[in-house]
Amino acid sequence: MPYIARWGIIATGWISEQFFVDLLVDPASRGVTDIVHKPVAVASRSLAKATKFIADHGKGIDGVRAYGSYADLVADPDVDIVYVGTPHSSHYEVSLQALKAGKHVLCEKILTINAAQARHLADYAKSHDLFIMEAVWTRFFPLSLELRKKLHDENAIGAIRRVTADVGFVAVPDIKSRLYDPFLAGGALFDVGVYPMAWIQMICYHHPENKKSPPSMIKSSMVKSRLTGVDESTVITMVWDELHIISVSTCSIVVDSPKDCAIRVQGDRGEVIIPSPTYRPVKFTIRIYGSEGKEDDVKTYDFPIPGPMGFFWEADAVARDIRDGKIVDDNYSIEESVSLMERFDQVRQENGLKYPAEIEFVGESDGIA
Ligand SMILES: NC(=O)C1=CN([C@@H]2O[C@H](COP(=O)(O)OP(=O)(O)OC[C@H]3O[C@@H](n4cnc5c(N)ncnc54)[C@H](OP(=O)(O)O)[C@@H]3O)[C@@H](O)[C@H]2O)C=CC1
Ligand SMILES: O=C1OC[C@@H](O)[C@H](O)[C@H]1O
Repeated sequence: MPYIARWGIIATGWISEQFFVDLLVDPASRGVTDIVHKPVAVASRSLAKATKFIADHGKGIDGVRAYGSYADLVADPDVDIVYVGTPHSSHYEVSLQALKAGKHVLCEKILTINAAQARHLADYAKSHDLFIMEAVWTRFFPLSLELRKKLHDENAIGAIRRVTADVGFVAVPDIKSRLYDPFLAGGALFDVGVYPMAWIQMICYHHPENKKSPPSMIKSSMVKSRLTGVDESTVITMVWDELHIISVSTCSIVVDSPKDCAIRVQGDRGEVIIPSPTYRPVKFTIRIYGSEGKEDDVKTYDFPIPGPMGFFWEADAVARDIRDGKIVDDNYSIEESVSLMERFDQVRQENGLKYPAEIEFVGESDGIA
């Protein structure tokens, strides 16, 4: 019998819609038979919004309960896992609220505003035997797993020497949008900076020869919005001493990623090119450099996504972890999220990017009603 993962969805914005719809995709369509996802509840700060969300997206499924408060959803005994789809500014409070109610948590990126908040969530979850993970979906794509195999196990391009990874899009500068509002922890680094960083982590940090060593050097630069002071573009350079690799991560909410090459991994025998979107790629190309007058050998690997978006792969991983009694995911541990938050703290400090004190706080809170 497949394991049934019972999800409660917090917030009714764009990402919650995408995630919810992906949960409803028949797992067999991606070759999964050991897991079934069952959304059992949706919460909004407004009952009318939660009810409409279920009516709009839950056609054909019965018994999904609508709640007009996040507190009511986390109190629902039928919910096993809470998915947090609120803006960055409330990830800490809402995730803590769910953990305190005894629920496992999958929280959207970016996990928290600072490392102290992330540490608190990680420690609370661990001491209460609860699962928590930051929802960086790209890490769970079959494409990502296959690329890691090719680079790490098959040494496909030889010794890796440089990784450059970019993500960018043009957002409308609007003080009220979550991308620009400092009170919602807007800015490029927190909205999309996790993606190039995820590629660099997958390729460098998780390289078997790196032995999970942190980068030996991190330097960063930012250009901030003249409108609200959040970062519009951020560049982070890192050196991975164990591997002798330099990596450059770039992110922006004012310019697009290069379409044909958002991520480039260069080795001493060849290179890998991954076209955008950085967060949802569907193919990569491996070019092996020709030697002694021979032409390069170029091969493209396609990974079509069998469904609307592809959030289901991370959901499958979470469901399996919970089924198996694991509180930390092997592919993306909460400790790795905490260490990335430490890195982002450093980057923000280097560049003087501060968020309002009310969202940087760490400590007890009653959560969000
Ligand atoms: N993995 C991915 O590919 C993506 C991830 N994201 C992440 O998802 C999260 C939400 O983004 P997105 O769905 O685009 O945002 P939206 O603005 O579309 O939705 C956010 C929802 O959060 C709830 N909410 C709670 N507090 C607030 C508040 N103070 N202001 C506004 N909304 C609030 C609202 O739901 P309600 O009124 O029902 O309570 C709102 O609809 C972010 O962390 C973002 O980084 C976003 C896009 C893609
Ligand atoms: O995670 C994301 O990926 C896609 C972007 O458009 C969005 O703003 C971001 O939150």
